[in-house]
Amino acid sequence: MSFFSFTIIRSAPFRVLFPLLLSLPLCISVDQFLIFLTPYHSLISTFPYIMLSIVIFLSQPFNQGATGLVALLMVVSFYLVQRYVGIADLTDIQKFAFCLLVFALPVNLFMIHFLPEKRLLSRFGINYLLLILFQVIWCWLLLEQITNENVSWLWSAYLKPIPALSSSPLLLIIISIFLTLISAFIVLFRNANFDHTIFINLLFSTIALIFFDTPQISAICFSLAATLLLLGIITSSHELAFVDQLTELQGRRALEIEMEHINGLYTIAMLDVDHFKLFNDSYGHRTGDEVLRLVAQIMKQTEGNASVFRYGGEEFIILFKGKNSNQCLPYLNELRSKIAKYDLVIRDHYERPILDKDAKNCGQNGGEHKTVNITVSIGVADSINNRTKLHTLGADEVLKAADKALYRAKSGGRNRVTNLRFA
Ligand SMILES: Nc1nc2c(ncn2[C@@H]2O[C@H](COP(=O)(O)OP(=O)(O)OP(=O)(O)O)[C@@H](O)[C@H]2O)c(=O)[nH]1
Repeated sequence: MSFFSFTIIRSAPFRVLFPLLLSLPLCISVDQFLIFLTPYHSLISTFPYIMLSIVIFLSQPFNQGATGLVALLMVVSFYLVQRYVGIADLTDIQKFAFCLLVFALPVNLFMIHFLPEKRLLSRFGINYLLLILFQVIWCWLLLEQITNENVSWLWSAYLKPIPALSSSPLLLIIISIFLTLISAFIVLFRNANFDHTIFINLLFSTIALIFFDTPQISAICFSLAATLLLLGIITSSHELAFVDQLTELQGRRALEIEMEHINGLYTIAMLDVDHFKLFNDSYGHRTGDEVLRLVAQIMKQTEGNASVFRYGGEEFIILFKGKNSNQCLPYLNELRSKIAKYDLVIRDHYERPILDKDAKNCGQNGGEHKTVNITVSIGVADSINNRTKLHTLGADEVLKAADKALYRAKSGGRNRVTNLRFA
């Protein structure tokens, strides 16, 4: 999968639109779905258990606790639906149990957005699970106590369905849709990995609620949600392995893979922020991080079909395929000068993050906004062997040559691009 398509998959609009588009054919032609799936009846009823169990199992080693919590909630809900309320001719008590479940599921799913600690086996994860257990026991005790007569009044008072729309109570549908919409906004504005898993499950449980009368609908919706959860775990793990979390550039692992397969004519440029240690010491590590993010943003705009990687620390790599180093120099000089010209506003003491203790230049009395400029040095080398004039150098040699060129750029005074042809 190319980095471009991966960036799209991680984007907030995609994370909202894709599940919506997937759910659309289901909503429009639910009957066709059923006809198609009838032969697979028993598989469909067990599929959510299989998929959700895999998700729960993978969530801990893959450090995706929130997804694990979501999957756990979904598996319990699916069991309850299948076991107690997914049957025809419900009694009033069963209808009441159904209402408790379809109220509790979206509310509990939604709460995960705001859990401060998202690991499954953490204090918050365990407290959350205890809360779910408490709700299950409370509901069970309640259901043991009440009789059909106790709850029959609820249908006409609060839990009236609108038959033309759905057999489920309108109030519960509204709550579920409302929480799903807010969840979509949270994905759009925050887009943390766990946010979209919550959104997906809210969306599909809402669809199951709306079409609850349709046979197998909960199995279909829970299957789709579980499949997307699993895909979510896989893409998040891919992201952790290949994307640098600070700059959101491709990371060193992605570069190594690229280097393993690269051949022919190409140019590697190694970029290093000048006097970055001094910058960190003067303005703090957090401000240093902001600078790295900024440099990454500007690097992403490099022309010439460049691929940009964070190599480590304040070093970056720019790869130009199909070009020799002379052809890349204009793009690299433009990049260097763009970074040098960028006026970086250093925020004053009160706006700066509290943790930024290591900064020496924080004004004790609030200080003023200060504008600084940073520069970068760039070493360039290509895969052309100077002796044979053929592009036969291996990636390791070109990387070493770019490193050597960078060293020369630094010792030559910094804020410059130095081209080195391997000899
Ligand atoms: N803020 C921040 N600093 C980092 C990060 N990674 C590495 N650094 C810092 O980058 C600095 C690199 O310093 P040096 O390698 O000594 O080089 P320099 O100060 O940039 O000097 P020259 O390269 O010679 O111009 C060190 O202080 C590291 O702590 C990071 O992710 N964030």
